Amino acid sequence: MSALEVNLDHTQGAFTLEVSFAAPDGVTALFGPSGSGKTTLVSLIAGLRQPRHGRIVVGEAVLLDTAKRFHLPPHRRRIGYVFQDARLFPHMTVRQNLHYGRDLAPADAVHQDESAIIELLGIGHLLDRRPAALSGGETQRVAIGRALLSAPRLLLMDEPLASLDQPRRLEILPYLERLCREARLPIVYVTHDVDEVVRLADTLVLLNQGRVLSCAPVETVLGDPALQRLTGRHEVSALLRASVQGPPEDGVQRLAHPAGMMHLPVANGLRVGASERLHVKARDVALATGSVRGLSIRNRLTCRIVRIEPQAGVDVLIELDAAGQRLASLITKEALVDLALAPGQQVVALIKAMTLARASDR
Ligand SMILES: Nc1ncnc2c1ncn2[C@@H]1O[C@H](COP(=O)(O)OP(=O)(O)OP(=O)(O)O)[C@@H](O)[C@H]1O
Repeated sequence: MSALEVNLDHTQGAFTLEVSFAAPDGVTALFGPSGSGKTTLVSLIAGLRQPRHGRIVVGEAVLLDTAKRFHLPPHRRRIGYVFQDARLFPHMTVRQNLHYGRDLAPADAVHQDESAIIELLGIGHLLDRRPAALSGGETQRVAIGRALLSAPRLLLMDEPLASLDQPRRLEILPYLERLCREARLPIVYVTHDVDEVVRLADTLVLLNQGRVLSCAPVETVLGDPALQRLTGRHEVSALLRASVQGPPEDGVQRLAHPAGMMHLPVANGLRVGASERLHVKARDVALATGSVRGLSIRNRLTCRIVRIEPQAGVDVLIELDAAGQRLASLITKEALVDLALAPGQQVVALIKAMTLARASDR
């Protein structure tokens, strides 16, 4: 059964949104360029705008069905909404802001464990402060806590990191990762950052000019040329699945991939035997035609060239098959000629950088 079903037809000024998708449980990222309709879509789900026609179902609850003239008002939809700017009440302490969320929960809602949410978001030491005395990242964590305490059936997060600088983003991402992993409710997460999609989401809804270009597991959409067109060539990337081998040694975790052993620096060891997803950007993959000696790059996978696709400018995109998994490499046309690469040829992919992505079975 789908956790979220959305069918909407909406016009505002010259912009028309016509979307239809069904997302499974877990985290659904809404991804698309500026002006593609992401905020419009989440505000329609929240009930803050009224579509011309539409139907929205969360789990078994129908929130909107225009064919039956049924519109649940926003305050009865039980949706937690986290905005780009946190919108905390400035005159209330963090604790009072959280309790405001808790008091919105309907009497018959499943009781939310307040201390577990405070612990999850790492905001226990902030409870007596007012929003003016919080950093941007702390403010957003409190806003998420307030939304969770209202016992929502769906959590909507509209670019919660957009107003933060890079260090604050990196500080809050681990909290979001934990939340996305442990939350027992569907989450819709708006972003235009592929890194956030890969770290947080299970399903990706790709939006452009008010239309859904695709709705599929993140792994599938990452290889979709439509995503590449919307993000620009430098964002072409792939997810590799590898299994955790033993405890880390000197802070390096070994992961077995069918095309070769991978080595990943980690702060904490991963569960031995777990299947993890590793995000690899095409620009971080170099190629060699034979065995390589005297090179510091340790992550080397034996691959076969599937396709060579010239890009605008000096680059070519090489699509690779890594023991049945897709990988991409961005190299220069000059390198392509020098190495005399051709489809079907065996090469060694040298992976210069990769990050741990969200694993569906963690
Ligand atoms: N109240 C409104 N009236 C008329 N047009 C609007 C209104 N709000 C938004 N739009 C237009 O609707 C389109 C979609 O806007 P929306 O804010 O949903 O995009 P978005 O994908 O969230 O963009 P961004 O990533 O920049 O936040 C844009 O063309 C915008 O100019």
